[in-house]
Amino acid sequence: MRGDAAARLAAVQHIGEDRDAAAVWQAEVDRLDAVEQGLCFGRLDLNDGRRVYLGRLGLFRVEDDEPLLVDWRAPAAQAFYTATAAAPQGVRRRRRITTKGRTVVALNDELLAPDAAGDDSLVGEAALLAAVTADRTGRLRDIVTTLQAEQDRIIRDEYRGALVVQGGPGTGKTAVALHRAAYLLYRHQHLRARGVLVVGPSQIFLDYIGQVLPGLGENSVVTATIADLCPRFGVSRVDPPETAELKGRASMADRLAAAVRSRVRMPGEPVDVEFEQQVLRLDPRTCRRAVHRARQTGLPHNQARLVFQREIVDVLAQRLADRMEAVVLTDTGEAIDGGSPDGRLGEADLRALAAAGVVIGQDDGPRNLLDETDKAALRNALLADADVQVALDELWPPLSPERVVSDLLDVQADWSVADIPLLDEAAALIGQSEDVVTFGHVIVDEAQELSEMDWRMVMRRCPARSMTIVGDLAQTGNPAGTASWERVLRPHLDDRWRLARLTVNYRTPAEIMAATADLLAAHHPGMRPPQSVRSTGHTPWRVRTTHADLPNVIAQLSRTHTDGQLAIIAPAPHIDLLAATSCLTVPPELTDSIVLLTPDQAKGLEFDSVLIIDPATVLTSPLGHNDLYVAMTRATHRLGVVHLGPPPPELAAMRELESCSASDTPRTW
Ligand SMILES: Nc1ncnc2c1ncn2[C@@H]1O[C@H](COP(=O)(O)OP(=O)(O)OP(=O)(O)O)[C@@H](O)[C@H]1O
Repeated sequence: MRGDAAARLAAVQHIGEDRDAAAVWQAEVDRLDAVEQGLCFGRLDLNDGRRVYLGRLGLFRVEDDEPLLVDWRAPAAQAFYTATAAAPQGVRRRRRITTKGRTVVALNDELLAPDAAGDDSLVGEAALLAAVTADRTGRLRDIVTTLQAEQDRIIRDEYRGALVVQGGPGTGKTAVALHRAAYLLYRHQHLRARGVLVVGPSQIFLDYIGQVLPGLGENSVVTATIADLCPRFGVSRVDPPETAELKGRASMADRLAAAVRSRVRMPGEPVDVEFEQQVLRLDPRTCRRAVHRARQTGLPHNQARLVFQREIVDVLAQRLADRMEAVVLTDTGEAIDGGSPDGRLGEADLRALAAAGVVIGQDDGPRNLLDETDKAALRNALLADADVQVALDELWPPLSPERVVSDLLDVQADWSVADIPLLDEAAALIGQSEDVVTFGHVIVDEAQELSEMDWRMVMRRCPARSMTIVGDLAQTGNPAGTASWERVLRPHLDDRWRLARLTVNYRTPAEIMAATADLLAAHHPGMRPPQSVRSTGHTPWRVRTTHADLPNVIAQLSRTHTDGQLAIIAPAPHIDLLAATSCLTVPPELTDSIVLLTPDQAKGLEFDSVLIIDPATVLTSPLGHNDLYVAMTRATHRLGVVHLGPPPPELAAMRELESCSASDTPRTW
């Protein structure tokens, strides 16, 4: 297949004309290259003697179409993820095949005979534990070989409507959401044309997840942050949390709608419109009627403006026609001031016109001097006239999103992330949404961070409302984010959404989850933490230091950390100093062996070890307890906390180190 795709690509490139075809074959070459790692990863031995090999994509023998490899998303592959000894689904043996390049390096067999029945909760435990304990690389890996049954159910859930997945840290929400994207594209081919969008909290996060879908052979999914959804507005400013919270409220949509509406003027007095040295008078009633008719169309502001203009110009054209018809000439060339007030000609006028040789109709009775073509010409002349346009624009001005938002907020065009959904809303209200791209299915990750205004923007990208929404209400860091799925989703989906839960923590070991227990209990008393799949024997610790000594302590802890990737998570005020004193990259480079980031940037990521700096400052932000919970749950192995002064009460129960001197550090890391 690869050879064939490469040959076809070379052929179209050789001709050099058909760029679309070249792009299609290039994408196919990339897709086939990307699935190279672990192409075949499993085998099912069925009770009836058949063997089914599982792969990242399906392969068929050329001669007879016999399946060689079943795509993991095909129904025939599902038993690989869901069969248990108690419910073997016709499977006798499940084999996991680990390859390095094209060499098989490990086989892992599970017999599903009823007498082998053991703990049914984890499928392929050995392979799973090997996957979750492996060193982190700064990039999320796919979990196609070790998906668990509760995850598989979510991935294969029906595609219509909205599915919300609530799960604590490390339960695989991100991984599951991405596998679901691949699954939906495979099962619902029409989605390839309509597109699938994944919305994530930051570019760092999008880089972190960027290899998962290509590794599953899917290159067509679009990933974006909230700000990326409206690329024409650049972000150059950060709002204080309280401002961001206000801007995120749904009531901002009403304020924007009112602001746009208020730009239409309803004059109390007649308005004079100049046209070719004449003054035409518009009375307030005419204006009101035109506004009413324009609004009745339900069109956005700028489009409704054209209806308004047509209404007004119709009236002006009629006035003009009346005036012209009121002045007709006798056969001697003298003006007669005839015509009825409704602009029609009386008998005397018609006789006078006939005498003047003007033929104005065949039938008897009064009729207009100007026909429809003349009136259309008049209307066009009025619309094209600069003075008339000025008068019309005074009544119903054309608007831009920037102007609406900057007038409402009294700011210049210097936008923050929280302004983007407001600009997008304004663009929708005024009808400047031509660059809005819509998708057949939208996946929102870290969905708890979206404000009510963000949701409105996302919904505009998903007219079919087919969505997968994954998040954790205990991790909301954005003050404008959500504490209730019901609250943010009902206005858009009514009750057309369903909730699934993930309950097992694959990332964070039991020791670290135990260290977060007081924090979670204090701030989310009703919430149960997810169950860790493993313990590591590494007890999290805390150590006290001073401001002055902080850089030394960090340098020492960084030097003595040798086991995998270390993340130093510090509140924003410490970042610059720490970056300078420890020579760390800002913004962070996720594949470095030591990564320095804020709790906000750490959202959704994971590392082998995590060092949290100054938790008391983290706790001072409006939802600081959630930020601290996020920071504490990023590690797959080890967690240390460096506090300045006494520890926050939520962390007081953690084991305290006397110091982090050289003699202590072997114990720490
Ligand atoms: N079935 C699985 N097999 C192997 N690894 C898994 C499995 N499920 C999850 N993991 C791993 O657990 C880690 C956490 O997964 P993920 O980041 O998707 O969790 P999350 O619920 O989005 O976490 P958070 O909310 O804390 O950001 C990842 O390394 C992921 O690969």
